[in-house]
Amino acid sequence: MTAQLNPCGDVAVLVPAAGAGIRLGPGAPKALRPLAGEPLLVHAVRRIAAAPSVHTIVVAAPVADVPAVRDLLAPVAPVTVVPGGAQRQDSVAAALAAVPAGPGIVLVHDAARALVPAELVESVAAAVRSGHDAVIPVLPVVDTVKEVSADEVVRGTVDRSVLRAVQTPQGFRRAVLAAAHAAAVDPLTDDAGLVEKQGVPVVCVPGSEYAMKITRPFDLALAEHLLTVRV
Ligand SMILES: Nc1ccn([C@@H]2O[C@H](COP(=O)(O)OP(=O)(O)OP(=O)(O)O)[C@@H](O)[C@H]2O)c(=O)n1
Ligand SMILES: C[C@](O)(CO)[C@H](O)COP(=O)(O)O
Repeated sequence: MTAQLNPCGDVAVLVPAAGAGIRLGPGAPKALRPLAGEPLLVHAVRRIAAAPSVHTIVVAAPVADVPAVRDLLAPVAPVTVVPGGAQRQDSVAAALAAVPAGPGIVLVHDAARALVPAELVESVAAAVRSGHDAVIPVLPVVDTVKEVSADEVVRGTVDRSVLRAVQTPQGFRRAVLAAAHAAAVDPLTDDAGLVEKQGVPVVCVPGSEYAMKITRPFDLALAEHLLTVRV
């Protein structure tokens, strides 16, 4: 069944999904690889579409797969699909350009974070709505972190109490994200990083372990397991 988006919602979600998935190993583009029988992208879009504030979803797909991705997502939710670019930043910029007039809040969410809870989409959007220009979901760093030299000799132990592991969806006031992308020079894989370069404060909210990024084969196996123990 196709989820209906909210025509009164104030949130557009951009889903960069045009990456190759090199670290996952050989195969189809990562967003199209199966997780419990459905492509990662289908899981991600279904969860985003379940968030009540979402007005628009724009997916940046691998260029060769744009027609197939449109067909794939048509039964899931009303989604605009655009060709992605060579870098994640290019894919986000292409998706941003396709957002219609209306939504004042833009979230950027990796297709690779396929198990994102709809509640996290809402909590990031709510933090932007409350007045923050830029909001990122984060988790504490659980491992001891060492700084090392090029030859892997430890230089020191980093104070992890001031470190955070950053997830998506990252949320922005629309004009702030547009300005950051317009000013971008060097490619970054993190939209908040572009906004930081503009001197805009970026605020952290609690992330979710379910918003883990499926990067390596272990992550895919973990996500498969999570789907067997949690709907
Ligand atoms: N040119 C690119 C590169 C990445 N992405 C997307 O950005 C998200 C985060 O990227 P990552 O998980 O690092 O994916 P890949 O770039 O595909 O991974 P790898 O570096 O292992 O190839 C993913 O949903 C990916 O599809 C994108 O839309 N366009
Ligand atoms: C945006 C991001 O998911 C934040 O953690 C991340 O920067 C993108 O992935 P990559 O592994 O850095 O390409």
